[in-house]
Order: sequence, then C-alpha cells, then structure tokens
Amino acid sequence: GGGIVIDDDWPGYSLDLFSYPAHYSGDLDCVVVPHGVIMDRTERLARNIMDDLGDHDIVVLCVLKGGYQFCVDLVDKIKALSCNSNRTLPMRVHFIRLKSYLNDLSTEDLHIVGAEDLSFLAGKNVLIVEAIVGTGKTMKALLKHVESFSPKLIKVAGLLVKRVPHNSTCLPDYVGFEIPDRFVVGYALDYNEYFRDLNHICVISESGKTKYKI
Ligand SMILES: Oc1ncnc2c1N=NC2
Repeated sequence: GGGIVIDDDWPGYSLDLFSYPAHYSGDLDCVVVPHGVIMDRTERLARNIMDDLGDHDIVVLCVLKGGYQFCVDLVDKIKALSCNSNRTLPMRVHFIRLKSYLNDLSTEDLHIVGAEDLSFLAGKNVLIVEAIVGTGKTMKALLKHVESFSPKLIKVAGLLVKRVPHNSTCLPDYVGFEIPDRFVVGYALDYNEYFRDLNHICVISESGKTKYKI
C-alpha cells in the first residue's frame, strides 16, 4: 500500500505548533509530517521488513544524501527488533549517491556514485532505502543497476512517495507516506543543501526558495 495518505487539499500543520530552527523562520510554509510521526511510522515499517526479509542476510543500500536520516532511524528500529527476537541476522549498510536535482527541478542526468562494484550483493537480501520517490525514474535506474549483481531479492523502502503526473508504476515495497506533489524539505531532504538540519518534513515557502536559490 501507499502508506499514510496525505491529501492534496490538506493544509498541513502550522509551524507555530512545533519547534524548528529559528534560522529557517519565514522559509517554510507548513509542517507536512512531524518528526514523531515519522519515527512511529518507521517503527512499523521496520517490523514489516523484518517479517519479509528477516530470514537471510540483509544488505541495506542507503541512497544519499536525502536518505541518510531515514536510513539511520530505520536501521535502528530493525536492530531493536533483532535484539528482542531469537531470529537475528547480520545487516550491512552500504551508501550510494544519486545526484539529480538542482534547485527544485529534476535534471535528466542521473549518475550513481559509489555503486560501481556491488558484487557483494550477490545472493543477499537487498533493501534499498530512499527518502523520496517522485516519478520513479531514479528508482527504476537504480533497480536495474542493482539487479545486474544478482541479489537473492530486492526490496525498496521509501519514506515518501509523491503523487506526480505520469509516475511510473514502480512503487516502493514499503512506503511511509504518500504526499502531494509539492517540494518538501527537512529530515535530510534538502533544497540546495539547506534544511537537512530540520527534523520535521515541511513545505518550503516561495521566499525560502528565493533565499537559497543557486
Ligand atoms: O520534494 C523534494 N524535496 C527534496 N528533494 C526532492 C524532492 N523531490 N525529489 C527530490
């Protein structure tokens, strides 16, 4: 399923109801997903993942940069489950870099850095962890690349899935939230490298886009 569905016409939470860095005041419109809700949803995703993949070595493939916070928290939740159950398994984490955004526009060229040799994936359960899936183009290219190293199976965990026009069918296997097609920042999601130090997932304001435009 698509996780927690946030409708297009939902106005979001007022920033006055939450704590957030003072240096971003005026740069954000609203809070879409508060940090606490992200953590609770991630805890349940961890259980679903363990139910499906918990029988064989897992290699987590963290897609940087935006995915690092979700990956840290998801791996922590999986570890917590592992040490409380007799069914434990070694889990490795590998980091790859996808760069495909300048300002808030997706650029055509997708280059995968740090994924040159993934031969250690052969025969493993691979969990690709990505913060946000839009058109699915990036995800599709990455899946094709990972498949070429013949893993035992590949699953994808996406914290956010954006409802975008002509989005490709490839939806993550584990979805945190389905959100409207608006540019969000926070929880390691950036706009020109800013807002990664924001805990909540928020919609950037027009003045914020102007302020940090490259
Ligand atoms: O909304 C977004 N915010 C940050 N980064 C990305 C987004 N969509 N694709 C990449």
